[in-house]
Amino acid sequence: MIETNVSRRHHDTFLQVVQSYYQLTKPRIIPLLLITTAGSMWIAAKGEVDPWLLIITMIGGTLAAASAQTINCIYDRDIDYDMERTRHRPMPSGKVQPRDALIFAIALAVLSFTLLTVFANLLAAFLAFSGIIFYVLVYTHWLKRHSTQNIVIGGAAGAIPALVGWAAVTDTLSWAAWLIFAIVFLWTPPHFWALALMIRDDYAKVGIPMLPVVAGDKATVRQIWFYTVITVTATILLFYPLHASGIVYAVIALTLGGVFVHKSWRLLQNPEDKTIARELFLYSISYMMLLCLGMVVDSLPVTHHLLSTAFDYLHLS
Ligand code: HEM
Ligand SMILES: CC(C)=CCC/C(C)=C/CC/C(C)=C/COP(=O)(O)OP(=O)(O)O
Repeated sequence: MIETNVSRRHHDTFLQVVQSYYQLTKPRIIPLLLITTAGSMWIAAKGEVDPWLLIITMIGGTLAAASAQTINCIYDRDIDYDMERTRHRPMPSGKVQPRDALIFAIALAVLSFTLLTVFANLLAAFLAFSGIIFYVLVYTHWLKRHSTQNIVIGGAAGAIPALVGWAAVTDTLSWAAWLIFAIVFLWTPPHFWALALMIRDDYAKVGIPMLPVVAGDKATVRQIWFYTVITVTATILLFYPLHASGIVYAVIALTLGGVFVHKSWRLLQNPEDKTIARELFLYSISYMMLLCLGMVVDSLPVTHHLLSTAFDYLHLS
């Protein structure tokens, strides 16, 4: 009986430790980063992705993003303690020591680099690694606490997984790869500033110069509107003039984009309305997810087959 209790206590503790390390990686954001990688891989492979390469790239990308987020958690543990939303993270709540977290982050980065180098290629490995460096040095260290443009420039880190996906398939980067990078890059300001409008006070409290804190709601919604419109415009360029994606993607991109622009316009009309800001933030996530799924579906051979059958039918009738 005593033995059972003791072993259960050990078991619980181990699970809690695993859970703390898991939380350090900010796991809820990683699936969307992977979906952008997948969208890029499918276009690059013209609809026929090697499943083995897909799995390797997903694991390598996950490890790199997890490493980057863990280092961010170490660096930001002071402000994370002061903000309501982040107070319970493993670092500010003392569940993990900075030294242990750093060892964990380095191990993740080394694993990611090795895996991608051995089973994908050096370019993909290097890009994933540069994502970590950029997120940690440029965003977390240099910009986050010092510039209102922190998430515009720093957002480039979040767009790197799209390049990783393309590089894993082709071992090179093309215009289309850079365009998908640009789409995620331009999408980041509406995604984040919509949220920042809702939690402005938290950022103000710790002196982080997020745009709504420094420039106010009106200036922020104008910027959100601007970036929404150019994001949607950029998505169309993949269809025309690049011809990297087809008509199915174009219809999906225009439909999703129409809703994105509409929600952003409503926010522009009501800069202080937190409900609209929240709607836009939530929609931004669905938007990116569905847009990338649209890239995948459009590229599939079965889609091409169905389309040509439909065209033949229309032509004959
Ligand atoms: C500098 C760029 C970015 C900043 C500052 C940022 C910031 C944030 C913040 C503060 C949250 C709320 C998280 C929470 O409540 O703990 C969030 C949520 C989220 N972000 Fe971003 N984000 C950025 C870029 C991205 C990128 C590039 C992606 C993926 C492509 C992404 C995907 C998500 C997702 C999926 C959520 C929802 C997570 C959940 O369900 O709680 N973000 N973002
Ligand atoms: C290829 C590769 C490794 C890319 C890395 C991409 C990456 C980790 C993007 C994350 C973007 C993001 C969610 C930032 C949160 O910022 P924050 O730290 O300001 O959020 P917080 O306020 O919740 O701490």
